[in-house]
Amino acid sequence: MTDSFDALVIGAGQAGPPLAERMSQAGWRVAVIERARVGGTCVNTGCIPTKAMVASAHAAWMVRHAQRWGIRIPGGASVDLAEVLARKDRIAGRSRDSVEKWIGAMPQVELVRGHARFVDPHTVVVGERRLQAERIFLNVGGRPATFGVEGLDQVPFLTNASVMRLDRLPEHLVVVGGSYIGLEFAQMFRRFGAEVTVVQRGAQLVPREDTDVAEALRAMLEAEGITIRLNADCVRAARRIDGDGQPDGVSIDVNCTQGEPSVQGSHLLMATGRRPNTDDLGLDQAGVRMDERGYVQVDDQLRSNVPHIWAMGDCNGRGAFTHTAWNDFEVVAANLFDGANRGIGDRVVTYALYTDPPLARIGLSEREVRASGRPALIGTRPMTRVGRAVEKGEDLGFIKLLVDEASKAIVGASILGVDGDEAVQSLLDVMVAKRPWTEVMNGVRIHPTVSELLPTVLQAAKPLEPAA
Ligand SMILES: Cc1cc2nc3c(=O)[nH]c(=O)nc-3n(C[C@H](O)[C@H](O)[C@H](O)COP(=O)(O)OP(=O)(O)OC[C@H]3O[C@@H](n4cnc5c(N)ncnc54)[C@H](O)[C@@H]3O)c2cc1C
Ligand SMILES: NC(=O)c1ccc[n+]([C@@H]2O[C@H](COP(=O)([O-])OP(=O)(O)OC[C@H]3O[C@@H](n4cnc5c(N)ncnc54)[C@H](O)[C@@H]3O)[C@@H](O)[C@H]2O)c1
Repeated sequence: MTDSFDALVIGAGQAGPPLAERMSQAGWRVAVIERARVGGTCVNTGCIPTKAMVASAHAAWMVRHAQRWGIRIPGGASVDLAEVLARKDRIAGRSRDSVEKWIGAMPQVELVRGHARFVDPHTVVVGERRLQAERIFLNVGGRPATFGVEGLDQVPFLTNASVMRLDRLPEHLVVVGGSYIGLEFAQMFRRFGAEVTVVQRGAQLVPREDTDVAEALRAMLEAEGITIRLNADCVRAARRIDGDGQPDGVSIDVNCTQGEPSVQGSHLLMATGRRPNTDDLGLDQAGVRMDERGYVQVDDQLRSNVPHIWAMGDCNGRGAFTHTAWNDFEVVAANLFDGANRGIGDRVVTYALYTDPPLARIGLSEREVRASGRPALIGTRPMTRVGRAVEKGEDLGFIKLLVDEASKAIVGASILGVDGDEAVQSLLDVMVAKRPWTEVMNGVRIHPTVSELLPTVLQAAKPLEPAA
């Protein structure tokens, strides 16, 4: 027996539920299929729990350094990891519950629990059930990619999900992978009191970012007592054995040629990237094409090569953030229901890495501007010259803005600094509007804020000289 629907949505992450709501409002009968917890990565093991824990780590850091602000805390502070995790679970749990209630209240939408797998282009099986529909929307997200480290099958290791369920603070957390996931956890656990070593392949942290940004981040993290091992090209994991011959933590070989050849830790966190959940979806039965890394190949409107199958969110490889997954929903819904002809091609890339202070990014990096060969202007300012940062006592980092010399359009920015994640978005509208900054940045900004300095940095921008 096969159940027929107007649409199947596979995965209840960031894009699936709002799309199901639009379909429901249009009178469609929809099955939303979810094999784990609704809300997906962001709600359960990604943005929401990590940012809740980053907030606890920030509080620990503030208390520990309270004297800087003239505050004395007799007896100091200690971190109650169980309560940190309980707070995180309450926040994520509330968010998950509200997604569940939201889906439950959508007329004609059924939440089907289980793993979906295609058996033909219009039909998926979920347990004993066969579900078919005219249109199918994939929102299956991704999971940690933990391959590429020899010996990993012999040692216990943590991922972004399990590291947030630890029952005690690691003595020494070794983080393999020095990018977005790795650095957020590294700083957080250091601030909770663990010894932390970050092992990063290649010459810099966050390889997609400019070198000056990566170097500033490295200095900032090292100043907090985190050990950073770069150029760790021969990473190999093994169990550490104690004096009595018992397993006791992990030993990570980090480098074939330079420095100490191994790092001994009590816990290992793998933060070496993500892979899409497309390998167990039976996409071959539907004829859906993937690229060599397993991402569903989609056009600008997020249709796969099979015209009645769309892919939204992390699984299409066109964005790796909650806001890009949500924007995928907006594009698909506008085209289906509003007679629009929207695509994702015009999307201005913006995101933040939630170290403290955060690294906020929009548009092109300096490296990308240089590679494009276009004549450009660059304006920079250290956070020590941003009043708001100085008054807050959080003046690490810098602002860097890049402008197309001919059109005066802002083409990119990096703000490593307090409140940078909010300030960078004051550039978003002018970039989306593709207007010269000179036309729209004369508004009077609130003092004291980080963003009040952005017009000042732009006014002082100088030609971007060729790299030395
Ligand atoms: C540690 C961490 C921190 C992050 N922090 C941020 C941040 O601060 N800001 C930000 O913008 N982004 C952040 N991200 C990225 C963000 O979480 C993802 O980009 C976002 O969740 C992607 O949403 P999605 O809808 O594509 O997929 P997901 O949220 O992953 O949802 C996919 C869903 O599909 C389900 N599923 C998969 N296969 C099947 C199947 N065959 N059948 C049924 N169900 C299936 C899964 O169980 C899952 O619930 C973070 C990620 C991590 C890992
Ligand atoms: N604040 C945010 O928005 C946020 C936070 C966390 C994650 N995310 C999303 O999650 C995605 C995945 O993040 P990620 O940091 O896991 O992946 P990533 O692909 O950004 O970085 C993986 C890092 O691991 C390194 N690496 C890979 N193999 C290695 C090895 N064998 N030894 C040593 N180093 C190795 C790489 O050089 C790279 O620096 C990101 O693309 C991002 O979109 C977003």
